[in-house]
Parts: sequence; C-alpha cells; structure tokens
Amino acid sequence: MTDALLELNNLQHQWPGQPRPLLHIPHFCLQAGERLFLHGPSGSGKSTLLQIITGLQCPNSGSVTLQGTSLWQLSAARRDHWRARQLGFISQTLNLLPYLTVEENLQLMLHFAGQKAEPAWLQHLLGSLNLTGQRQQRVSQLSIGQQQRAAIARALVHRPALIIADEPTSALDDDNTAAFMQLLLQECADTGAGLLLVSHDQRLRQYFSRVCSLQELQQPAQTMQEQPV
Ligand SMILES: Nc1ncnc2c1ncn2[C@@H]1O[C@H](COP(=O)(O)OP(=O)(O)OP(=O)(O)O)[C@@H](O)[C@H]1O
Repeated sequence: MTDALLELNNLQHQWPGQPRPLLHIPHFCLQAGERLFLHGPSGSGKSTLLQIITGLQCPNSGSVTLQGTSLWQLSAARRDHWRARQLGFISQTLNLLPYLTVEENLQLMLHFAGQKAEPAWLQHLLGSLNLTGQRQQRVSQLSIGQQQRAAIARALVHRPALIIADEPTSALDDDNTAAFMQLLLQECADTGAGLLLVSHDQRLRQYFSRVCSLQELQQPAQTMQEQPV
C-alpha cells in the first residue's frame, strides 16, 4: 500500500512529427501534502506533462495513477468527473469564460464539482487574491494579472486534492505573487492537497519542499536526483 497521490510509470509521449519521444519518465511519485517545484528549459515538455497528468492529453504509453485510479483507463466521462472533483488546474491559457463574472466562473466550477458555495470561503479566497472589487465584473473586463488571479481562485474554490499550476505567476507583480503563494501554502496545509507547480519564476523556489528539473524526472528511477531547498 502507498499513500501516493499521483504516480507515473513508464510514461512516454511523442508528438506527431517529432523525431523522438519528448517525455520518457520511468517513475515519478507525488505524496499527499507534498509541494514540488518543477522547472526546465522552454520547449522541454513541462506543459505537455501537465496536460497528460490533468487528463487533457493521452500519452503514447505508460500510466498516470491518481489516488489509486489509473486515469487513462477511465472512460472520458469518468475522467471528466474525476477532474472536476479532485483537480485544480491553473493552465497557461487560463480558460476562464470571458462573458461571465469572476464569481460566476467560480460558481460554475463548484457546480461541476458537485459542491455549494460557502460564502465565507469565497470571500476569503477572493480577498486573499486581491479580487474583492472584481467579484461582479466580467472576466473580459479584467487586466491579464486580474484574470490570472481569477483563474487561481477557480482552481482552488472546490478545495481539490491535487493542485497543478503551469506558470501561474507570469502576469503577477511581487505583492500579488507573495499573496498567491501564501494562499496556496495555507490551502495545502489545511486540506493536505498535493501541489505540482511548473515555473521559470525563481522567486517561487523558496516555497517548495521539493525542487527538480524535468530532465531529472526523465532519468532512470534509481539515479533520479531531487534537490531539497
Ligand atoms: N499539441 C501539440 N502538437 C504538437 N507538438 C506539440 C504540441 N504541444 C506541444 N508540442 C511540442 O512539444 C514540445 C514541448 O512543448 P511544451 O509546451 O510541453 O514545453 P514547455 O517545457 O512547457 O515550454 P515552455 O516553458 O516554453 O512553456 C515543443 O517542441 C512543442 O512544439
């Protein structure tokens, strides 16, 4: 028995037209409550890996196991169901609905997750992300940094077991980055969520218990190096 939250085994992926596999990860494990900062050069495959873990892109081979369930063996409907309830994903493209308000975007996420809004939690979440004044504004009327914070709120609103973030601070200033990280760490501590965050932003490394490069994940399991901070 293992209390692994996320486990990858013999994962391989090659995009059509590429001469060789982009990803080959023999073994990777993230425990519940663990916070991992993953980095690597542009184009090395970090976003591709996150798409595979979040159920958006099927790998060529290998397994992605989440809370003991093999993600890519589920039907598409059950995979969607799992994603809505257990996953909080902050993607580079944000994927908010622009014609809805910030609050409506959050309510929609809660609806998909089968949850009801807790007013105090919504207030705390939006306040922590400095979005109280934007709550009733349409996403299309927000600055890019405000949209990024709204996407963060949406990823956390249903209190997921696994939080995946792809460059979540690319449009944030220092104060908003610090506030976001404080909220994220508090959320992981409160709920025991695991966190996998991909970034080029070296300011963020200090907040993580585990830091590694994608290249290190691609080495055979017995020589894999992890670098504590
Ligand atoms: N849908 C796709 N179809 C074909 N090739 C793709 C697709 N998505 C990504 N790639 C290719 O896979 C490689 C890795 O891209 P990916 O976005 O995963 O890298 P990354 O490490 O996240 O980069 P960055 O740090 O710049 O965001 C690139 O060569 C890219 O062109």
